[in-house]
Amino acid sequence: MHPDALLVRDLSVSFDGFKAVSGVDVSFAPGELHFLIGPNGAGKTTLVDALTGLVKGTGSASYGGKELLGLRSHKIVRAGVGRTFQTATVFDQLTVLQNLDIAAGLHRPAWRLAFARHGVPAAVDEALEKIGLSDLRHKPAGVLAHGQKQWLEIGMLLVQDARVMFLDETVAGMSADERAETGELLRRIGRERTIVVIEHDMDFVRNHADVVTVMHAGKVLAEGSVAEIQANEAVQEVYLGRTAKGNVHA
Ligand SMILES: Nc1ncnc2c1ncn2[C@@H]1O[C@H](COP(=O)(O)OP(=O)(O)OP(=O)(O)O)[C@@H](O)[C@H]1O
Repeated sequence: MHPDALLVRDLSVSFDGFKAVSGVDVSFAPGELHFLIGPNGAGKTTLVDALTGLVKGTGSASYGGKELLGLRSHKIVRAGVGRTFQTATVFDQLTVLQNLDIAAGLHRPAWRLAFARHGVPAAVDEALEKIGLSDLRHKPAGVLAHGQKQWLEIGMLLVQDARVMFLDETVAGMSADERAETGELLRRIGRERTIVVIEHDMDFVRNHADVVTVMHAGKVLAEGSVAEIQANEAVQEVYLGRTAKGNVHA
């Protein structure tokens, strides 16, 4: 087991008695692209919600010697665990740079935010470079293409120094070129970070996953490489009944 892994043990989340996540054991380690797949309603987002403090979970989730369950979401961000959402949450009226600066400010004491700073923090510059938006830094985020907005969100996690990033359907709605660029971006930033991607696009999973965890009905159904998951009969059964196209057999 990687010493810097996020270890999830026996995690459950209930909504009025309905178990959306049920006894999940999973580990997310740095240096590999880990994909979370499963049919609609499998519990993927709820799992991530619990790990990022948006819903209450039972069990445990330890990272860097800290128990994440029970922490408020801003404390989880400070512990180095961040996420994106299915719909981009950038401020459209603010520039790319301002969006990154605000995200960077989450780690800055409030009194320092009150003072005008000179220059752009190195972390912001680096993030702009990594996400390929350096030339668009002064454009309002609202004019960015869909893919670029998602990259900006990833940049916001970079400047927060998120060591663990949960990305929710990042490539949904992206063009083929944007998908390929996103794959490369994740590969680059994932070398020393833990990247977990919730994804329905099986081509993207096949092209980029090192590890795949398949969820179904709130539980982990299978875990392994893409080849192992494709060969898994339980996985085939779950997907065969659901999607005729774009599934793990395609
Ligand atoms: N706040 C909530 N209150 C009640 N039920 C919820 C709530 N959030 C999620 N659920 C239910 O929990 C189950 C898991 O939902 P979740 O969104 O985690 O699945 P998912 O695997 O992320 O699905 P998708 O791929 O469609 O996003 C679903 O049955 C959903 O209806």
